[in-house]
Amino acid sequence: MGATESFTIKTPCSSANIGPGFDVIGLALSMYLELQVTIDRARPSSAHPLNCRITYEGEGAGTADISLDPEVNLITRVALYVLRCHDQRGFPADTHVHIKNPIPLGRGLGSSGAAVVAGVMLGKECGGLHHLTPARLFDYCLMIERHPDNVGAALFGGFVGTYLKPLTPADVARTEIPLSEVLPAPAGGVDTGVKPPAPPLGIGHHIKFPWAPEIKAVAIIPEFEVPTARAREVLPAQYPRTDVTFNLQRIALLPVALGQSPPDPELIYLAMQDKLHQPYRQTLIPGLTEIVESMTPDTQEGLLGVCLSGAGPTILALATSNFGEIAERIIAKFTENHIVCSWKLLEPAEGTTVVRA
Ligand SMILES: Nc1ncnc2c1ncn2[C@@H]1O[C@H](COP(=O)(O)OP(=O)(O)O)[C@@H](O)[C@H]1O
Ligand SMILES: N[C@@H](CCOP(=O)(O)O)C(=O)O
Repeated sequence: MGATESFTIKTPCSSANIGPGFDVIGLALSMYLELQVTIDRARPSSAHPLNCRITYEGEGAGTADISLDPEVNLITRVALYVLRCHDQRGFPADTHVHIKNPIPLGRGLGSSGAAVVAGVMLGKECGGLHHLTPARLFDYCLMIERHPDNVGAALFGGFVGTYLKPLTPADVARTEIPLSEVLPAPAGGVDTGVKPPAPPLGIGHHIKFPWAPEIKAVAIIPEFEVPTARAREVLPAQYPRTDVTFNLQRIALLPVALGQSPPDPELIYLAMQDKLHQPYRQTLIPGLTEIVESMTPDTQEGLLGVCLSGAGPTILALATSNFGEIAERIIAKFTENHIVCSWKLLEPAEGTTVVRA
């Protein structure tokens, strides 16, 4: 290998929950966060903090959401977490990470999940940590993004069910370590030398479900953001038993219904209903309940079902045809609430890849 290395990490966006699968189901979709990385290992050090220079193009460029400081930027901060768990304090000299991000921030399309997965992979590649298997990388992701649906889809690709193994009380304590201790807040460039807590082994698991090839995803993306943390705060701590049973009945149907070819619109529409998160998030997303209830396969040809994408505010419509018409009808509902939207036609995507030049 020469002194200069370059590689590209590509991670898909994702839509979590798909109706009833709150914190369980994830679907990787065909819009990709890309990291173009070059490392000049021949240089003894670099002029940049932690040997890392970040450049960025795409969503959120130039805003406070996206820092170019490697200790603050979510992607490089996660990579540093992985490196420091392996006694490497910074990036190899001289690392340049160019981030290309088309995934809108805070819209329910898994931008943070993609950033975490790409960051974990960046740590692995920069540190030469070849022993880290995809399953172990999933553990690292789960120390940072605590719900497994987005990171599971972004890492493994496709339509996935994710679950956490029952942890020992000691491991529960370790996964409940405040995020600030896993990802130390910037210390003004001063390295405290503290080794962060490594994740317990085998926290997260996933299973891939089939996906009928006819089904595509129409994402209707409002121009306002709903931070996922805020959309989780509005959820209750306890639920009526009837609502839990309602979701259990539908989650038993969903993976089968979306895997069957040709798709059965009535079954899919039924399987995408939810009572655990969407009704509560209505307070943050004007018109949500009406949008989800306004169209059925009987009233819109080609439609299979409508749900909130992740924590919102994006709406995901699954369909086999008439994609533009479906998007325009949902956009019209948002317009009634003075909300401007764009839309994209997406397809299931493969998981995170690393391609070396
Ligand atoms: N490519 C990225 N680079 C750096 N930070 C990112 C990137 N993508 C997302 N983030 C961080 O994640 C935040 C959005 O996370 P979140 O509220 O969970 O929304 P989402 O539903 O898009 O995942 C952004 O405000 C930003 O701080
Ligand atoms: N299960 C989570 C999914 C959040 O997804 P995001 O794309 O909005 O980050 C939830 O519903 O809170």
